[in-house]
Amino acid sequence: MVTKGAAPMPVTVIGGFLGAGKTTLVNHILSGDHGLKVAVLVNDFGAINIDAALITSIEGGLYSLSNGCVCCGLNQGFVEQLEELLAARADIDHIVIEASGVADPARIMDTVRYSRFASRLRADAIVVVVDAAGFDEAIAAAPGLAEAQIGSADLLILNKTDLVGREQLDAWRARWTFPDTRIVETMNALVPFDILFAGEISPRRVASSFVAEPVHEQAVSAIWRSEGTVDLKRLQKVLAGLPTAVFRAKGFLRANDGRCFAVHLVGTRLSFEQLAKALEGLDADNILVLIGFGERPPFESILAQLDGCAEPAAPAAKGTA
Ligand SMILES: Nc1nc2c(ncn2[C@@H]2O[C@H](COP(=O)(O)OP(=O)(O)OP(=O)(O)O)[C@@H](O)[C@H]2O)c(=O)[nH]1
Repeated sequence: MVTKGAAPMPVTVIGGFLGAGKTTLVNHILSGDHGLKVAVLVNDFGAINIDAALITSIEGGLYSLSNGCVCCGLNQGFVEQLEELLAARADIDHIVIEASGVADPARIMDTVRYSRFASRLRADAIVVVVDAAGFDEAIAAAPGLAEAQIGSADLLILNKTDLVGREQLDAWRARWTFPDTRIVETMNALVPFDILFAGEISPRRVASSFVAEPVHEQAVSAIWRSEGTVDLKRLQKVLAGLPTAVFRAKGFLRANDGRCFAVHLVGTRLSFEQLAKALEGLDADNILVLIGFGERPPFESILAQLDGCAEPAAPAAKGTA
């Protein structure tokens, strides 16, 4: 229970387009030395919460919100989750909500500001992560959404600075930012905690001219699952050849050489990140979530191609009696 008279719990909403680095930032927060007990609510798009599985430390508490996007439609489940968190975790200092990559973070913060939470939650900041190398691709994939996301930011994290030059970063800043928006440039979303949590982020004063289009309602997803292992080279080829209508793919694979990987496709950039061991708690050996926009991408044929990369586990040897 929240103690009567206790200060309202600060809430940070982390937004930003698909693949910008939000989960990377959450991992930085959860493994960081900031002296705060942070509870994280993760809202992934699609039926499986891959982001929750990608989060490596759960010291403060991790809560998965995967029943669709919490910024739109009926968000009663989200309200209930906040209520549960407040009731059960009186020892936490800060709540961080990772929005899905197709969400409008401002709408999520609107829920935090509901009158029922007035004495218990405090909207601290909307932090929006930007893929400095992929912002144009994001705009092309879902016109209106990425602009609206940055337009609601109290703090912008211009991430993936390792992939672009100074000139491109300066051009981005000149094109997209508002005079009173604070920007931190990062690699792997390593934003200093004294900026994130020290109450230094002042709310934006100048209203954004970007208006959110309801494009998140046009986002579609498919899930591929298989048991056994996969032929990595073949799978790499399939993912590298996906139509541009599929903007994001993420998941986990077991290769036929025994290695396990987290897989990320963001726009046209594909990466395989080797894991120390296979993840537990997933409902298949190999899982990929594919997210796209617009005309429904040809998911059936993509899933069939992925099936062609699977190498099912050999059946257990039968006795000879
Ligand atoms: N090169 C580079 N890659 C990065 C950086 N930050 C994150 N990534 C990679 O970008 C990919 C997507 O990162 P995530 O943190 O999963 O992105 P996200 O915003 O949570 O993605 P969604 O939840 O799908 O919207 C992963 O492969 C990360 O390792 C960075 O600064 N530089």
